[in-house]
Amino acid sequence: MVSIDVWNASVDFPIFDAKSRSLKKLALGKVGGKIGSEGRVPIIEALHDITLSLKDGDRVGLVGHNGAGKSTLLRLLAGIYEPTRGNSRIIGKVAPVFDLGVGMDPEISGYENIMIRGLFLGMTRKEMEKRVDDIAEFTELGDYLQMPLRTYSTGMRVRLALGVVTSINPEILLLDEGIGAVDAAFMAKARDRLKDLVKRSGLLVFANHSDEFLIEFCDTAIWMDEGHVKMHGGLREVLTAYKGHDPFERISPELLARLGHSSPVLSGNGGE
Ligand SMILES: Nc1ncnc2c1ncn2[C@@H]1O[C@H](COP(=O)(O)OP(=O)(O)OP(=O)(O)O)[C@@H](O)[C@H]1O
Repeated sequence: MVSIDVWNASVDFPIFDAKSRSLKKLALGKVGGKIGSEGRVPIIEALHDITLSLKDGDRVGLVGHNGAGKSTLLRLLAGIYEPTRGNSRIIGKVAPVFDLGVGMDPEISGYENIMIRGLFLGMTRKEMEKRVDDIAEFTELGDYLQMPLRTYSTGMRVRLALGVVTSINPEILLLDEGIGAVDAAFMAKARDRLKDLVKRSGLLVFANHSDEFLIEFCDTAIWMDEGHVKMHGGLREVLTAYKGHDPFERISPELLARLGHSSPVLSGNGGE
């Protein structure tokens, strides 16, 4: 059984090259974690006293303004960052999908990149060999898959990366928002694969600014604010508090059709 537990965890970033005069200006800003400068080295407190318990089957949306701590929290949940204070325990294999391009090598072919990226996300070579034809077909890149990745356009790279990411079998899937940033036509095609990916993941945490994505893939949510968990509960309840209106009242007919009538998020408070 997979799970992630975090107890009173904080993550600080000491900034060794910050100038104190410009820091004052920053402290007046509205975004980002708290900047402390009591010591000799200024510190950005990106996460402050986080306590969370996530388990198998959880589908958690992560929302909050720029600099609220979403990406840092995802990295803490992935075990990439250790808490500066407090503790964390991760049980299960994590597939961190933070940047679609990470783990890609521009000098090797599309086919080779499929393998490398799959290994990076925790798959074995054998597992990837079984999937490579399916991924190749999904990308529609044809003979380009024999060419070095540096010859690809941005959109072509995204197709390749999405093909691989949606083919894995993650125990813990952590998605940062970049995944939504592809052109609408291809996203429509990738959506079904993403949905299947989420279905076979043990635990999902998905940082995203799009209501539609969150409503389709998540049933609970965490609202981050200045490094704190401001609210953790049912998706509808959290999104309504965060946005100041109920996004479930404005669901597009297309999304409604995709969700079907049985979706837990459409009844009550979003699956809680
Ligand atoms: N490597 C780092 N070094 C120093 N400060 C950092 C680092 N990473 C994040 N921060 C700071 O931590 C705070 C939280 O940043 P984080 O990237 O987690 O926010 P976010 O909610 O993901 O923001 P966004 O929606 O803009 O991506 C910010 O104040 C940011 O400046």
